[in-house]
Parts: sequence; structure tokens; C-alpha cells
Amino acid sequence: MTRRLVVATAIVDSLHRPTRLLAARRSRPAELAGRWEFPGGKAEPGEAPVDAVHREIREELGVTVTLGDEIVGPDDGGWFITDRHVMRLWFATVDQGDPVPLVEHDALEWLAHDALWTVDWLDGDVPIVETLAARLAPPD
Ligand SMILES: Nc1nc2c([nH]c(=O)n2[C@H]2C[C@H](O)[C@@H](COP(=O)(O)OP(=O)(O)OP(=O)(O)O)O2)c(=O)[nH]1
Repeated sequence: MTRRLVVATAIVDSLHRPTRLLAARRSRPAELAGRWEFPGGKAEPGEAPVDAVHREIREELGVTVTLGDEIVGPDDGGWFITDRHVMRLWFATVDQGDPVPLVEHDALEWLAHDALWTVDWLDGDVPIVETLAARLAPPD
């Protein structure tokens, strides 16, 4: 079975020298509620992955973002986050304004390096957060 593509963002405070990462707490479905993840969602059939990222972030957080490098994973370049989904994700910064949890989420947190593991990440995201931990600089 082909895995469904999920696209997401590692939203950081700076693409050049990231020190904080935005984590989002899911509010649904019930079995995922309370767990933390990278904002994003499923790409529609025929939708370009980068277009899907911009659409999902607008819908979920009410902001536009600038994308940076893709965070390339070990599974054909993506990340096998569940048995049924492969995720691709990009660094991103918010263009303007503050992200708010509009749909799918009920809390957002900006996490510095030493706080990355204070939230309960979805299982499939743990290897991605480990990778990102090596890319976050200490705060100024
Ligand atoms: N968005 C997102 N989904 C993740 C992450 N990690 C992880 O295992 N998942 C899983 C949860 C879901 O089973 C699936 C993504 O589905 P979703 O519910 O976010 O997709 P969507 O926004 O398009 O929502 P829907 O229209 O299908 O309800 O991938 C992550 O970091 N971000």
C-alpha cells in the first residue's frame, strides 16, 4: 500500500540561526489529542507538496510562512511517521503576525533546545525532533 503524504513545517525563529521551534498540540482525533507535532497535514491528490504546506499552515495557524531547507529523512527522503503516512517537512519562519491554534490544535509552544523534550511528541516525530535538536543553536 502506498503511504499517504503528509507535509509539515519546523517553524523556527530564524532560518539562519534557529534557536526555538514551534510545537503544536493536537486536539483531535481523540487518540492523538494531547500529543505534540509539527503543524501540517495531508497533501491533496495532485497538489504540489510545497503548495500543500502553505495551505495547511494558513488553515491551521492563520499565518503565511517562508520555507527554508527541507529536513530530509531516512525513508526515501521522507519520514515514515506511521504505518500509513510518510511525512516531508521544511524549516520555515513566520512572515508576519503570531500563529494561533485555529483548527486541529489547542496549544502552541516555542521550544528552545533545552525544552524540546518537555512536550509529548507523537511517536513518529521523535526521530525528527532528535535530528532538529542537533540543528538548534543555544539562545543568545
Ligand atoms: N500534521 C502532522 N501529522 C502528523 C505528525 N506526526 C504524525 O505522526 N502525524 C500523523 C497524524 C495523522 O495520522 C497524520 C496527518 O493527518 P492530519 O490529521 O494532520 O491531516 P489533515 O490536517 O490533512 O487532516 P484531515 O483533513 O485528514 O482530518 O499524520 C506531525 O508532526 N504533523
